[in-house]
Amino acid sequence: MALFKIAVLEGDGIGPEVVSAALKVLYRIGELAGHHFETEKGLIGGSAIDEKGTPLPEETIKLCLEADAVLLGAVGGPKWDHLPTEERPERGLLGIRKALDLYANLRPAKVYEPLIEASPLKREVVRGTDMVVVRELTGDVYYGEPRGIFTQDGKRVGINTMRYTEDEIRRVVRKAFQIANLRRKKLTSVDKSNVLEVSALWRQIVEEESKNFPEVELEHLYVDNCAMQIVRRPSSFDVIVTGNIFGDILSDEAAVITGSLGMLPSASLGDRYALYEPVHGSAPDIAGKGVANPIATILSVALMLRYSFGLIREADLLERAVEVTLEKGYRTPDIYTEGTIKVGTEGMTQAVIQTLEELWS
Ligand SMILES: NC(=O)c1ccc[n+]([C@@H]2O[C@H](COP(=O)([O-])OP(=O)(O)OC[C@H]3O[C@@H](n4cnc5c(N)ncnc54)[C@H](O)[C@@H]3O)[C@@H](O)[C@H]2O)c1
Ligand SMILES: CC(C)[C@H](C(=O)O)[C@@H](O)C(=O)O
Ligand SMILES: [Mg+2]
Repeated sequence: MALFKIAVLEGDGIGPEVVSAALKVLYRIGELAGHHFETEKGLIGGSAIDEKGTPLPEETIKLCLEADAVLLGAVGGPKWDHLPTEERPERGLLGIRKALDLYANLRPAKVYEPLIEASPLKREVVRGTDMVVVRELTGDVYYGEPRGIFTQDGKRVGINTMRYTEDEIRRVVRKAFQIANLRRKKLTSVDKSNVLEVSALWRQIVEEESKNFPEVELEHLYVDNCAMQIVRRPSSFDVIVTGNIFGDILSDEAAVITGSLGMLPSASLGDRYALYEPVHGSAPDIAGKGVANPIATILSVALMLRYSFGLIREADLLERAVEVTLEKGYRTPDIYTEGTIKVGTEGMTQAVIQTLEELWS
């Protein structure tokens, strides 16, 4: 029996609700497949501030460094919105990404045929959409120095610094080429090189790396144009690679094409560690109501099974179980359309588990 150690960081808002749902699914897979998933919880975000006075306690970092993989819910919420930026729950998330050097954030956005009605776009536009946004996750304006609010000539000035080194760009671009090579062999690199020097360097490095992947078709788009093309022709994208801030924005945009932000999983990968989390946040507007869509987190567990544990069959079956559950008509409120079966977080979780059991036998 294989043993896998998972650090579980539930976070805030709907974080604990969707993580608990995904863990139920994971434990059931463990029973069916004969694996032991050992989980240990750590504090992060607002709940860590409340209990430990910091959004990322040292013991949480230690727990993650010792685990085979990390599963995270979401951080943040109105309770902590009054705090200065550098003390907010979100800093816990940035801190753990940096501490584990998770430089490549994979955000697959796939349109499931049964959800085509839930997309705000026309069905003929979204049909067949299956893309992965590869977002650089440990650089850019998120981490660049100097940063802060300063006083200059008696007036306040806010400063953040967009900064990327050649090596930081190269490693994530290479990963994106490798992923594209295993998929439909098309890579779209997104930048703002008509204005930003950081982006001009980004584009140079993408061009250099493309020589190592001659079979991958390369396209460059400016980020503003890309934002438009994602809603105009989403199915034409295969892999998108971009920096931290552009990737943050474009992946939420890609999410809505699939029907809901509650559908999008992610894998944050470094050379040694990996963390899995839904793309969405703590959704304070629905927290505690039992209606959050757990699919993004359940699909994040599927990514964990595939990338961290090499359990390909289990990952495939779980992804298929989600699809079949949607085919059966189960919907949380965010993806509900007339004529389907409205369920809450628990109802969706049980429906996925039941489908999984059916597919297993
Ligand atoms: N990775 C993270 O931890 C993460 C990501 C994004 C935002 N945040 C934080 O979360 C807080 C709220 O941010 P926000 O409101 O801008 O973004 P959000 O992603 O939390 O919510 C945006 C909208 O999507 C809906 N939504 C999100 N996840 C859903 C789900 N699983 N099921 C159904 N509906 C869902 C919400 O109800 C809301 O209407 C902020 O503090 C923000 O910083 C954290
Ligand atoms: C909460 C915030 C720090 C985070 C980010 O900007 O990376 C979130 O929006 C995300 O997409 O994971
Ligand atoms: Mg985001």
